[in-house]
Amino acid sequence: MSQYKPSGHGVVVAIDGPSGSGKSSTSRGVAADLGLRYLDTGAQYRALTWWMIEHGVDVDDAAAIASASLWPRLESGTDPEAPTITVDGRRVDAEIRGQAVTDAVSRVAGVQTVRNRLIELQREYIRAALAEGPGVVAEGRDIAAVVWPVADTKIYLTADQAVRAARRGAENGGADLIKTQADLARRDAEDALTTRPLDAAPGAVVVDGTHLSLADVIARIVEIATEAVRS
Ligand SMILES: Nc1ncnc2c1ncn2[C@@H]1O[C@H](COP(=O)(O)OP(=O)(O)O)[C@@H](O)[C@H]1O
Ligand SMILES: Nc1ccn([C@H]2C[C@H](O)[C@@H](COP(=O)(O)OP(=O)(O)O)O2)c(=O)n1
Repeated sequence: MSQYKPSGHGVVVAIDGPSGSGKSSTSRGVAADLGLRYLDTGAQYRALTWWMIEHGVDVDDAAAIASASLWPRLESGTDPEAPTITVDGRRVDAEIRGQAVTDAVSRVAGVQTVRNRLIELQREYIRAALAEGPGVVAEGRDIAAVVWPVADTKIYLTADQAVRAARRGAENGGADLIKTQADLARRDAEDALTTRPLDAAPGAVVVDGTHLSLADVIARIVEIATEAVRS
């Protein structure tokens, strides 16, 4: 059966992969090159987690997380040159990258009520991008498998864990490499309880960026996405 494609339908590029594989930087580059919007779904999970910590919600209590998750209003700015994330009107782009959020986010993302809410929000952003323009690059862990299984292009972006840790460490001003790697391994394992960050979704093209520069990864995905809309 062929996919349903309304006329004038834009494109959705789904980029999934584990922490530190290069999803955000690659997705922004691909979106900028192709003139698409950019949706960072990890930033939404992080923003919800930040709000919970800020409001004293026990992030080890799944029931408390589930009920609190219904309150905050999240907004993602989808310009690939300057993406933003806002909770109840407050910009939290820097706050969501802090250690407290990084430590707790997998547990918050593991609560089904949270996922139901954010998956629906992500679909609204994708629908809006399709209605208003040529489409969107959406990145996360479950875009191709769950959020938008009819994406025109599905990429599974990965890199060796040691390389991911080294890149993450460099980003954090040369943070302790052993700790960064342990942190990454823990999050890979915790995320795997909820999504499948270490496996490609059915139909996804695997791009291994271990030995590729960022520019080369972007060029490869632009090529795959361009080919997909031609065929
Ligand atoms: N192919 C690459 N080569 C070198 N550095 C990269 C590459 N891809 C990403 N990076 C760097 O690795 C770090 C993590 O990338 P990021 O896009 O934040 O990953 P993710 O969104 O998957 O967690 C960033 O500092 C980014 O600039
Ligand atoms: N679609 C998504 C995106 C992120 N998550 C979860 C899993 C991750 O640990 C957190 C944060 O995601 P994020 O992409 O910001 O993580 P990294 O920057 O790659 O470390 O959210 C998810 O469960 N589903």
